[in-house]
Amino acid sequence: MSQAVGGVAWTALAGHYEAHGRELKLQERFASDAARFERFSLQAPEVFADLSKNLWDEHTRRLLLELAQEADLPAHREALFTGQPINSTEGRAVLHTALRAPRGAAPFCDDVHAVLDALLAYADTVRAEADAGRITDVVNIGIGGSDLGPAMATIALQPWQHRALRLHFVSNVDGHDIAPLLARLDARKTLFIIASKTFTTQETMANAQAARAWFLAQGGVDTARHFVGVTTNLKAAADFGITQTFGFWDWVGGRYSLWSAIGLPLAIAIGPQAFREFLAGAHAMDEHFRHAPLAQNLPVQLGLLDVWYRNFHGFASRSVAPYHQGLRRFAAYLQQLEMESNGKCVDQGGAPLTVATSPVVWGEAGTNGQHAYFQMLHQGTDVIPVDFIAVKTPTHTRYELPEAVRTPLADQHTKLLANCLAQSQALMQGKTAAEALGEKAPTASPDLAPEVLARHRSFPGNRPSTTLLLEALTPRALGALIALHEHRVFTSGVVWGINSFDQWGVELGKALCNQLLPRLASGDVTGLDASTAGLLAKVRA
Ligand SMILES: O=P(O)(O)OC[C@H]1O[C@](O)(CO)[C@@H](O)[C@@H]1O
Repeated sequence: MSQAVGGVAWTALAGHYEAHGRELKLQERFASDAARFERFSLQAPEVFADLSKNLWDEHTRRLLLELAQEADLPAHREALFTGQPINSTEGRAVLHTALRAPRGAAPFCDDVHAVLDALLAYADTVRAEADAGRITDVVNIGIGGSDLGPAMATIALQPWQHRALRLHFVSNVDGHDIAPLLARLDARKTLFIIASKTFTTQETMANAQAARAWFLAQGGVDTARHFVGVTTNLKAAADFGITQTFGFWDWVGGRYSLWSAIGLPLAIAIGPQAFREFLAGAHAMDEHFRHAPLAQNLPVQLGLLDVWYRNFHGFASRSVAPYHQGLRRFAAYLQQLEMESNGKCVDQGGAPLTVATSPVVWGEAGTNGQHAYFQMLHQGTDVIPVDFIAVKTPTHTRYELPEAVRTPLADQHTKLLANCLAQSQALMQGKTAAEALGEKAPTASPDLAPEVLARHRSFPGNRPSTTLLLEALTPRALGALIALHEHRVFTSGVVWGINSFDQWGVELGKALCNQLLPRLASGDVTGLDASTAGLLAKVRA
């Protein structure tokens, strides 16, 4: 168990929570402290954070910082950056930070930059083919970290995307994913990227075989030009018949691999220069995480707040609400990053944990979420901290659109920002029944007592949120935003004393699936539990 769990600071935090934390009233704190916003906001590279609408005070923050020291966070952080084998169950270093470090600045940088240079030169070739009208569609076939990161980032940076290229991401073993796509592609103008760290993943291999069968059936000839592999398993890629392959290393975890050759679809979409900017943004956040004092360190503060909410307030989930349509896949990406990393129930030494770990992370782009589940955030019985992500300047100005639409689009951005600020304000402020009673209800039923209606129209308030503000969603800012979250997850993982870099929890289902596959063909249910046997018989009937 981490020395921090149950240690001096942990015990002090538990006492502090009972005495002050549970009852902390945000509005009272703002009323009594004119400097609360300044005191609890931080500027990190590319990301400004308003942490003032969180259920904490200076005392909480001081104790949380002590907790980080007790957990030996600075030493663990150094072990991460210097390539110590901190993924103990797999005996591996964890060096995604080296993938975005300048030449000469991190372990393995010669290998990293050799692959990066080759990858970006290849991306340029594909872009030139697109300019010439010879390639129109790029299909990335991968799943988990070989899909979520590149897909999320490619969508986020769409304003930077090559205008003659369409990017597609196929992940699910369900043929409903790839079939409609294949039905509208032209084999002569399509490039398939087969992305898999292991090159053994069932879903990816099945989709890769389907893509190759379709390509050949369409009369495709030059397989070498139309299929490229990205993997650490060069031999398996060669056995599949792929001649052009970009490699990476076992010290790159799947969910941290976007910065490696797994970023190829993004590099093709936005081009080498923007991809280097993306890496530079992440590196700037790495430097901040590595060198800023803990008290001014944004990933550290966010990770500690996560511990405060999960273990002391007992909040089981956190919602993320990016007010940018380009970040509509950000929550899905974070789910793998955080829940695959920190969804663990034993510590580094294998001892059962006595405290809760990863919260459920979920969300949608604003304002869409407001018209779906925000009702529950405002009036539901559970308190769910929300991370708002706001972007000051829109980048849809990069599209060639008539002048007549520019003003309305600029107005829409103002509306977007107003919505974002209003939601965190509403969550904090709430509304008492007395306040609701004083208002004229728009759809008041004549049969309902005004006091009853007022109770329905009141809001508990005092619901915590963080707002992260970017100047614009540029490649650089996106790189910094993602790295911020990687280090935040690392921080809470260190406090809990867990291995944030393995994922044994996905193995059992995979193994049982492999055992069931032949039974689905044969119908043999011998030795199966009654439920699985019954379902198997039903799906075969
Ligand atoms: O890149 P690969 O080896 O195909 O793995 C895909 C994903 O599968 C997992 O191993 C488990 O879901 C992830 O960690 C990984 O990102």
